[in-house]
Amino acid sequence: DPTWPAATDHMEEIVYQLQGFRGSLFNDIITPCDNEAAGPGRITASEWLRVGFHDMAPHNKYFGTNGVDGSLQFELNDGENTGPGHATTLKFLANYLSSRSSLADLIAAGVYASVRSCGGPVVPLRLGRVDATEGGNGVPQPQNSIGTFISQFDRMGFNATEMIQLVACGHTLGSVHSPEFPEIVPAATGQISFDSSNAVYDNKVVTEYVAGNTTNPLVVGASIAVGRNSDGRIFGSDGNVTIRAMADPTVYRNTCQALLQRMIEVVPAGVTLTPDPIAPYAVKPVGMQLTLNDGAATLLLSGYIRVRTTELPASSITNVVLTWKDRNGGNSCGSSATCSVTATLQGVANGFDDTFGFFPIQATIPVASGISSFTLVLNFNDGTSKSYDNNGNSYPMSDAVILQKPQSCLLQGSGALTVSALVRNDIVGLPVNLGVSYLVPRNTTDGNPVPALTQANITMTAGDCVGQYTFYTASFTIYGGLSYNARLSVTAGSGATAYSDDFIKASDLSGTCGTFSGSATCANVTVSSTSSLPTSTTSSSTSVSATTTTTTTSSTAAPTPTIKTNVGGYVFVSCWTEGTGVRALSEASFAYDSMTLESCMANCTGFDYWATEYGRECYCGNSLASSSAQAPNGDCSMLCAGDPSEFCGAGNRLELYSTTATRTTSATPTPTATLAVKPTVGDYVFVGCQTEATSQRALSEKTYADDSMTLESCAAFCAGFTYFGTEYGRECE
Ligand code: HEM
Repeated sequence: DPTWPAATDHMEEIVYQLQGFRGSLFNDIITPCDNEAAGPGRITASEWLRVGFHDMAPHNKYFGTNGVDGSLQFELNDGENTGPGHATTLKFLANYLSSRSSLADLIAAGVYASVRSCGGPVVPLRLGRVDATEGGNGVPQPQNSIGTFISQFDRMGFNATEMIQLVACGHTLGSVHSPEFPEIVPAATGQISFDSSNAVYDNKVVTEYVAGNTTNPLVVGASIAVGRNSDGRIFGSDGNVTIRAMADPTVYRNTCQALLQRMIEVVPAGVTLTPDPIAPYAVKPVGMQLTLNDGAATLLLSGYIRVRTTELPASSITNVVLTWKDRNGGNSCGSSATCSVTATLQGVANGFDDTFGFFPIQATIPVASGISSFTLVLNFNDGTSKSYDNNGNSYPMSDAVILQKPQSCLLQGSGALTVSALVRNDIVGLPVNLGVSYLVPRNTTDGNPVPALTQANITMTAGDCVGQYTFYTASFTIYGGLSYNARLSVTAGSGATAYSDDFIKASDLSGTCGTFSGSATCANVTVSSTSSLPTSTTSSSTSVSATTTTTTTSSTAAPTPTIKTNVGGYVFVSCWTEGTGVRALSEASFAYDSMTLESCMANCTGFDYWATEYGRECYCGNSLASSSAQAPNGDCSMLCAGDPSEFCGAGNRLELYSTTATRTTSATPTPTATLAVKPTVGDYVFVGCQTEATSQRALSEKTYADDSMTLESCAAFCAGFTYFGTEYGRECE
């Protein structure tokens, strides 16, 4: 096993913990191999494998640019990546995008999963790919000459033999489709498969070619006359020597395993992959979390010990015993004789090649002694047992900083988030920050289906002291409608000596923040310097004045940025509300993810007023609607999407600026408004452009149609429903 925790732990769960208890469902739409999630004739597994190649193909080994870097998301309209399969694949993979699972690693994992789901070899998966911020180009096209193919594959790092092999390793799954390649597959035909088993990872694409009975449309048929028979020209480019060798199934399988691994390991210069491919842990703590119980006398340690049961039935394990060390590395745990807890099997999960059993942990730990690490023992039905100590390190578990879930909450609709954390009193002098890593749909005209991974850091404010801990809180609005996908971290201090409780799913929080009940006298904590604290080597012993008692905390944090009083030739007026039924500033509007005060001002050049709203909206005007009114400056608490050191209003709150110039009325310029997707309408946020359902309405509860249709009137008609949608200019459902 790797030493826990490892940077690859999250990806390990996505890739191996597929179905069943706590299953990632990563393989759902590629299982079975012939599943056609995006419609008839489109095998999803084949689309995933092709995405791996197309993301890699722009690589230039001489310049060290591109590779498997997720840049395909920016290349969907460049003419080299035709067909719907790339976008649908990226959209699915993006559900798993996070600060610990880059799109590029997910694309590589998609190659592993699609090949394995179709019965192919296990493609070893090293991790650590970094996502690109722009596209590249250079995907080979069927009409290219053989010389061009050879130099394109050389640029990617594959010689002429490997080119033949890699194409043969790809074109065993799926088909060529007539909508995208009408010169190759005539219109009425729909699609033609590369071989007679287009949903099995086998070498029929080779054997049928060698036997002369192939139907591969890139070898035979219409493609020849128009010079688009690329597979035929590639396979034949060395007199069929290489392709004949691959007619041996073992040679094919081993060659493809090695070459597909190389394909997904093509990365831009500067990206270092993990030295070893990931492998499932034999024993792994998952979802371990500390929570301070009401009254502040005990901590609850909860989570699961996941045991790989591939080689032994889960039922052969009697139980798992977790034994913890106290905060100072000793064996003190209050009145109980042993610091241990026993767990029995609760659920099972499986991957392509593995099964797992989950043993739930619920340990009550006295706050006075705390926890610093634990070890595990598996007891088997035959009386034997086996110990696990994380490669001699024990499994680290710090009680220094705790994200306190019961007093934290998230309203998934609006994205309104409040996080409470507990910081142990010996480190209470350190700055405490809430990190929110979240996804924002791009809503850009290029149709990029992958949301932008966005990070916000908010300073947390100290609240009440409860026993050995002090509460900290912060509030934030997760913009974009995907708040359930966000991940939260609380960090005290910075750099290598920071203490943190991180990567906690925002969707674990309930909609209302509970009250912490029971009081405890604020107390000092002394941590012995010899104890092996996992997240810090230099633990300080700052003392806290021990006077207050407490029951609850509800304060919210003030983010670090301050209001900018002057921006260019404009001065800050105040935080302002929208008008009733009209925009406060109605002459031009803009919305984008790189919003800053400066860019809004630039958009509104010539106007007397401009304002930012909801983090990423900008409005311009020469007068304010009479129904809009001044609001407390504190209401305008959202950070600008493009500059977290500035405020950009909030929901229904404008960060309002006014010109300092004296204008002559006749000089008022023409507004420059452009038609744009409205990111919010009242309490609703824009989700995306969706299709209707097959033979029924996507939204079927209530509909109307009217020539005066607006987003606002449809929203009003659908008030109370979770979704509304407008269609065909004048319909609402
Ligand atoms: C000279 C190099 C290559 C050319 C010209 C080429 C061309 C094509 C074309 C024209 C299609 C049909 C796409 C469609 O109609 O949807 C296709 C499909 C496919 N290609 Fe390639 N390809 C090349 C190399 C590769 C490589 C190296 C791999 C992977 C290792 C690969 C994997 C696939 C897969 C899996 C499909 C099926 C997609 C589906 O069924 O939707 N290709 N390729």
